[in-house]
Amino acid sequence: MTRDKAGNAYESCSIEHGYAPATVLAIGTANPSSAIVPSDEFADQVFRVTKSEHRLTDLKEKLNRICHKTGIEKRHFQLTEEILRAHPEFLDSTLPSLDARMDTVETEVPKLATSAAVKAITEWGRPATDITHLVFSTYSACRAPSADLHLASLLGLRHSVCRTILSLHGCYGGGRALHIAKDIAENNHGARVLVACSETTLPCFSMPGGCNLVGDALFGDGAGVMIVGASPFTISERSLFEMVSATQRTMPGTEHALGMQVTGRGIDFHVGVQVPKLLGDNVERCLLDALALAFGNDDHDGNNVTWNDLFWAVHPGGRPILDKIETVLKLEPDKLAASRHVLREYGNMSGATIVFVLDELRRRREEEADHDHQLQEWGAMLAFGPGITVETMVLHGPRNPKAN
Ligand SMILES: CC(C)(COP(=O)(O)OP(=O)(O)OC[C@H]1O[C@@H](n2cnc3c(N)ncnc32)[C@H](O)[C@@H]1OP(=O)(O)O)[C@@H](O)C(=O)NCCC(=O)NCCSC(=O)CC(=O)O
Repeated sequence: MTRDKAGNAYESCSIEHGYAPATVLAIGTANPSSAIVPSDEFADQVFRVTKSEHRLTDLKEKLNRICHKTGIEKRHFQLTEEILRAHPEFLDSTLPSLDARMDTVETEVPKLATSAAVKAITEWGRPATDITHLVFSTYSACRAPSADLHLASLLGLRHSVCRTILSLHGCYGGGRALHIAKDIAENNHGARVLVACSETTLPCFSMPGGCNLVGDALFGDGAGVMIVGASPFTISERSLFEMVSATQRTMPGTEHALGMQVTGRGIDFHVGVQVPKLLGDNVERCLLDALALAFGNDDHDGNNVTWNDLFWAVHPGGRPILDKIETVLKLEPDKLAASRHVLREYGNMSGATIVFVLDELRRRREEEADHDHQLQEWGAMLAFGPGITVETMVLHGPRNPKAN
């Protein structure tokens, strides 16, 4: 709960003005099972399959060093040695490989999303044909029609479903898709929006090279799906998180810090060394924007917000980012536990990661409720990516997650 300087609790605008915010009604996640690679074996595997073991020993040692510092234990990948054997061009940067990579992801990205969507739809308890809108985010959408249409067909959605695809939003894709779903649900009576984020590193894989080592050590594959709607709810629908306010902020002059580029060889990415500091410098501003929108409070000096009174869903872009946010906001160590858990178990799955964090957060909240712990009612979600762009949401979670 947010308080003013005198410790008085704020009422949410939903309560004051009869406004009913959109809510997350169900969550499902999925990862490919084709390859699960522990971080301490990753450098050995990459250098073995690319036959670089004896040529680039310094680079291999560096990748090993980086992998040990990521805070990641393992990651899931769609790319297997079998696929690499079938596509030698993936390892030869002088040959075009984008088409072959897109042929593979064209089926794999929607398939992975379908696995996550089936779980979400089952939890939701209504037929897939009740979905009215679909918002799909992936950095692998380089063709049209794209993964959104394939997913709609695989799930048997109605032909009248309104589809939107977000491409190359990177790690803020999940936050952006959720923000759009909120706007749709609150402005279309009875709308039920399926938000799908499905990411695979297959378009990015290349021979080990200096500039991509950090990305190689961080990114993994996964899909996250959420169903979003606003009141009126059916009897089977349960609110996991109300999305009270959503804001986006771009940090001026940081365009070059983070980026992705589609080339004939696939997708290159750039992760600048300054990213954790930039996020640390800007996170409070982003949070205050979202809180002001949620609570109608124009006092931006930050003194009225007790960050430890909130629950947190932060995109785990990397361990130093979580460390920086924890330090700047003076968060207690367990506040980012859901984010650290997802980073440890799956790595950074770009736009899909925030869905995993919300899923882990609700699981933890349900466990805490089972143990009669007092749950935090208000929370903050942060997702960021190229721009640098930050999507921030104020969330409201039920005090008893299993009762509503
Ligand atoms: C790479 C790390 C695991 C290294 O951990 P530490 O920083 O604690 O360790 P360290 O300082 O000893 O660094 C180990 C080695 O990594 C190098 N190093 C660190 N950060 C680097 C970077 N961004 N680019 C290139 N090299 C980098 C250091 O120079 C050092 O090299 P040497 O050993 O030779 O001295 C971590 O910094 C990390 O997770 N960084 C990524 C954070 C980030 O920006 N994430 C955003 C992802 S993008 C995202 O989430 C959004 C999106 O993509 O859309």
